[in-house]
Amino acid sequence: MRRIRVKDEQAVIELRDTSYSYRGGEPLLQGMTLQVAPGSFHFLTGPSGAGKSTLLKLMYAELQATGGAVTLFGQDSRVMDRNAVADVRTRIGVVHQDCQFLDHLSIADNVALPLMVQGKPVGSDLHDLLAWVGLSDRMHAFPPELSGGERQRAALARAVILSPDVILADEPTGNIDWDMSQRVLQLLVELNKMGKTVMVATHDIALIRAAKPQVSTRILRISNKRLQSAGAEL
Ligand SMILES: Nc1ncnc2c1ncn2[C@@H]1O[C@H](COP(=O)(O)OP(=O)(O)OP(=O)(O)O)[C@@H](O)[C@H]1O
Repeated sequence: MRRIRVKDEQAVIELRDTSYSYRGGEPLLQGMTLQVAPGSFHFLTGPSGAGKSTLLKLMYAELQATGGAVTLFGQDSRVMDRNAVADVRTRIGVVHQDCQFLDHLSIADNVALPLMVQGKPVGSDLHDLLAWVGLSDRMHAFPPELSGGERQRAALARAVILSPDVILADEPTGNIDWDMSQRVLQLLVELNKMGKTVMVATHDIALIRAAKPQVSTRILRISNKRLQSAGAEL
């Protein structure tokens, strides 16, 4: 499959005057213009229902903009064929808000699933990855047996198993305690220091503040259907 390379400094994700309305609904996001540079670390924040998850879905071509354009790795998502969407999905790892595990598969199999779907061998990398997120001793457990923090770390491992360039994480610290939130943040910071582009949607202002000494971040705030700010300050 032909992979389109991003030129140095070209945005990995770009929105140009992008809008989105759910079918039959009022416009939810309007006139959003944004460039996500390779290797950057973004927080996406805003009130519940503002459209954070929706914006992330536009960023991995789960949804198509109803106005304006979304460009992923230099390709306009409106004209991407199935192969191009599949390629983009291997380059963007997603941590879903509800983790989306298959409960009848072990944690090891859930984490390895993207490899299996791609027909790639499951090698020692899986063990290394589970060790990295601190779940070596839980790999044979099933999703309902995991704590919230363990689930979030397993979801992060699954998101990065294909070595994506970009990680989009939707409330990766929702419903977990502060110490575990710090551990998840640390993993995201480590990924960013490895050169990955990271985008985290969160309500958790304390988490954003905790990240500040560790990594250079850009904060995107959505309210009233628009990006109200894009900067370093809250
Ligand atoms: N599939 C859908 N069909 C119709 N409306 C939807 C759909 N998904 C989300 N919405 C609505 O769009 C709005 C934005 O939802 P979204 O999940 O993007 O917000 P959010 O900022 O991520 O919220 P939260 O912080 O509570 O997770 C909400 O009013 C939601 O009810």
